[in-house]
Amino acid sequence: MSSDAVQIIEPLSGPLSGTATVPGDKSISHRAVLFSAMAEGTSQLSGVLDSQDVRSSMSAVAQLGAKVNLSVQSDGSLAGTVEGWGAAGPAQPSAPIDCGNSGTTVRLLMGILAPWPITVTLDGDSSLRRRPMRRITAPLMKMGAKFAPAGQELLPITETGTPALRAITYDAPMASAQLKTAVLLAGVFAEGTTTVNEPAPSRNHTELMLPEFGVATTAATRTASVTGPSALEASTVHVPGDPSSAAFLAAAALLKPGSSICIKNVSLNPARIGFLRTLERMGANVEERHEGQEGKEPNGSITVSYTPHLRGCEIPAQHIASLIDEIPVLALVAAHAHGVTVFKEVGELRVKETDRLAAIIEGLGLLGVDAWEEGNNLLIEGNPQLEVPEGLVFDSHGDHRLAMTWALAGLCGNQPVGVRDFGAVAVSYPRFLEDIERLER
Ligand SMILES: O=C(O)C1=C[C@@H](OP(=O)(O)O)[C@@H](O)[C@H](O)C1
Ligand SMILES: C=C(OP(=O)(O)O)C(=O)O
Repeated sequence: MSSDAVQIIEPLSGPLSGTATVPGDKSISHRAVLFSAMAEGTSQLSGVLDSQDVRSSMSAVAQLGAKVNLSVQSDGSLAGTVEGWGAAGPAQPSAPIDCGNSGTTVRLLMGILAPWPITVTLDGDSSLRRRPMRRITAPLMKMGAKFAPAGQELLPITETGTPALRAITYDAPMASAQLKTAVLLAGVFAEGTTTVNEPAPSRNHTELMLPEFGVATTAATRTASVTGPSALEASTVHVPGDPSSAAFLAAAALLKPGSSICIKNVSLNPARIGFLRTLERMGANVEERHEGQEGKEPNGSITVSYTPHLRGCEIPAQHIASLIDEIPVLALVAAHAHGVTVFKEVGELRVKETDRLAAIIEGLGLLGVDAWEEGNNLLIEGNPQLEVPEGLVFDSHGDHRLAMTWALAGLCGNQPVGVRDFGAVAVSYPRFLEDIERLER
């Protein structure tokens, strides 16, 4: 996933204005594809994100016997049908499944495979091979699934499922929707009620979407349950726009003088828009308008205008999961604010596509901004007069969110910047640059 190519990003020639849409939500797209593959019958999907990560989920389920018939639409989204394996279960694949760069794909698959008597080797790219998997295999082993080598943290890992899964109540050690989802998806096929309790609320797309596929879930703050044995039936899903992608457009409008934009058709699921709450607390001109629902997912629009006087704030540990993927771009915004911003308990950043905690500190350091860690907290001392030094080259470390964050430093700043391996944006937002440039006045 990484290359040495450096892309030069030129400053925007004028402010951003007008309306934008962002591609489909990545988390919801993964779930739409994976749940359809598990279901009996043919599901209809639209608005699905066309990106490398979602393609990893699509090819994984195709290898397991689902019939994926999604094609690119005029707006760049994917739409079409997925015929699931349903009661027949996934087919024994003849080769290892390569989950590419996608943590969501491999971790959700571990739960999906747990109830079936097949043996599957799961693997990924060099980044995914560094990410922890025991957080998923540990609860699934309690349910009866087997992993080889037993207790291994890193991919490749070989899983053998069992139809005799046991329901469990699991107190998750971290707020992770991937962990919660893996356990709940296995729990659909276990006898009895499977419950996941979390230390802080994580995104709840699984709890919202499973009932659309005919599986009842119960959920409250920091807990979700499913009662098995049950089964998924085909459904229809339209995926709303990705708030994590919208966060980059919003940050661009906030930082580029004179800008004012409206981003339409975005998921406004409260578990995903912690970045809006944080921007409000920084004094940013942001407004959200709820306009309806896609399935059980609330959606609407976000309006953002340039804000010259941002101030630092503290983001408590309980809210971190609601903005976990937006911390790199929020850190860049905080670098332009007056005062110190503190992100509390962000140790999870160390185990994303790269060590995002170290990479944020490294990139802000290049900009001359003081950023440091204290325990698992990230602190940033902003500078409202921030100027981009000449000749900067940032390293994305092959991480899409970092590639977009450092590109914004160049787009909204006074100097061009280089971004090494900018191509990583294809993981979640292939048309990022075009979408920003389309808003240029
Ligand atoms: O469930 C999901 O779709 C995701 C959950 C989060 O990861 P964790 O479960 O590791 O917190 C997030 O960072 C990731 O981008 C997508
Ligand atoms: C962490 C991310 O994704 P994943 O865990 O699916 O690789 C992300 O998209 O920022």
